[in-house]
Amino acid sequence: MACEDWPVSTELLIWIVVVVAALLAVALVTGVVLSKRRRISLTEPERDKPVKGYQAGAGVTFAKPAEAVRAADPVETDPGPVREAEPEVGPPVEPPVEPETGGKPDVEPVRHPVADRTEVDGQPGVGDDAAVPRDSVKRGFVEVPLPEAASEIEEIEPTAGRLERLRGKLSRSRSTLGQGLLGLLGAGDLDEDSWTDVEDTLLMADLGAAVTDQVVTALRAQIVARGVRSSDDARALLREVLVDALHPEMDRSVHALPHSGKPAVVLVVGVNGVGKTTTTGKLARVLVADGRTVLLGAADTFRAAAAEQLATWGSRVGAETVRGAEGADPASVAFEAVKEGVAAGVDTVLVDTAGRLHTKTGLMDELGKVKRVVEKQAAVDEVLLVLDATTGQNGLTQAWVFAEVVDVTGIVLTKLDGTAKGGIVFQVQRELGVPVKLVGLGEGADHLAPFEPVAFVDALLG
Ligand SMILES: Nc1nc2c(ncn2[C@@H]2O[C@H](COP(=O)(O)OP(=O)(O)OP(=O)(O)O)[C@@H](O)[C@H]2O)c(=O)[nH]1
Repeated sequence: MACEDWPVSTELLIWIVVVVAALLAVALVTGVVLSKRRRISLTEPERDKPVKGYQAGAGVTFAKPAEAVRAADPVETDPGPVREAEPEVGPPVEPPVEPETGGKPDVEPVRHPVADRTEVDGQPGVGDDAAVPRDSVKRGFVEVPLPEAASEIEEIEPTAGRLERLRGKLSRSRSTLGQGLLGLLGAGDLDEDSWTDVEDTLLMADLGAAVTDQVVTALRAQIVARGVRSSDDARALLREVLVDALHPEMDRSVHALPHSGKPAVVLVVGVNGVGKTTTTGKLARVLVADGRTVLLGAADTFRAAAAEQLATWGSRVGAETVRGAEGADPASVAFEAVKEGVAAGVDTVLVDTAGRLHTKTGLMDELGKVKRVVEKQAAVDEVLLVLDATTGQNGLTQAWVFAEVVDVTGIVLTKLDGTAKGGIVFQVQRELGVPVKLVGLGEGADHLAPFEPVAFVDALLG
């Protein structure tokens, strides 16, 4: 193609090419410079990160919010680069981005915490102010095993006044037994039908025939003798009669204090599922709260989880648990626990036993053996029979079997929070002649209360 066909001369064409080339060169240089600037600005917030952390760590300066804002100025007053820097994985950042540094290797020294150190005058510093060599190896994330939560000793609610504090847990018994009786007695002169209703209310609440008879007889006699007229009078009388039926004079202390240079030994017995393990754990808490040292023996070897469960309870209050293999001889575990308790000089050894045997002979053999072997080490001071309050008459039958097998010295009535039949307390004591010493009022770790007749009756009457 001939040049003369073009409207411009060759010379002009050359000039145009030169100018375009020059423009391209300028654009390229500008691009490179801008790109470099962007990369540097990306590191600035990273450099600022320790400043942020420092500010937070020095929480004492928080009282001066104006200073805190000033300290954050490099970040706050330079929003452009900061905003660009935030999405570290965004397109402008070249991979790979190191998670612990968040930047590229060529800017590492700038972001090193040394930038925040105060030893700029060349003086050596200590602690946070100590110099960090710029070429020191940077630390990445290190897996540091945290202390097990279980090794932390929990705070334990004071044991005094627990029954008052947990009285709300007896609301089911209160609304049937307490309110029912108050409604009947407060209505004024009672006819025979009303007395029958009083009787039924007591029986329905599991007080049993003997205690019901005793309570109704006392109420009938006193209502006339005292000339009870108002509902307040009726309430006061009812309170007195019910407290009386609970035999407040019985010794309800748990014999769990060391003597003769040896720990007290407490056996916790009962059929499976009534709450033995839970009660043993709660009791350990009560003792620890009282300043006692406790060792637990997991002699319920029929259920592997029971030993695990008990060990968990123990670790929460810093008590050790001696356990055997699943299916091991419960007596040998109990023996070992007491032996270790004596050697360690603890105040109390609590032994959780198995109640899985349904034949009386088997139960007798096992519990008898546990007691015998334990007594080779130290005397058994307390045998606490755990009964589930929701099982009513069935619980009472179990109680009889255990009472024949071992010398039960105290009763723990569990799950009173889940029943309207709190009257079982009256009946159990009457039938066995053994005091209810503790009551379980919930699944919470501190839902075990010393049984106090007056507080119990007050909770029932509301
Ligand atoms: N609501 C309520 N639940 C309770 C109470 N005491 C124990 N429990 C619950 O009853 C269930 C059985 O308790 P455990 O302590 O395992 O019973 P156990 O008698 O040791 O049972 P085995 O180990 O099988 O013999 C658990 O879910 C406990 O949380 C209580 O006072 N109130």
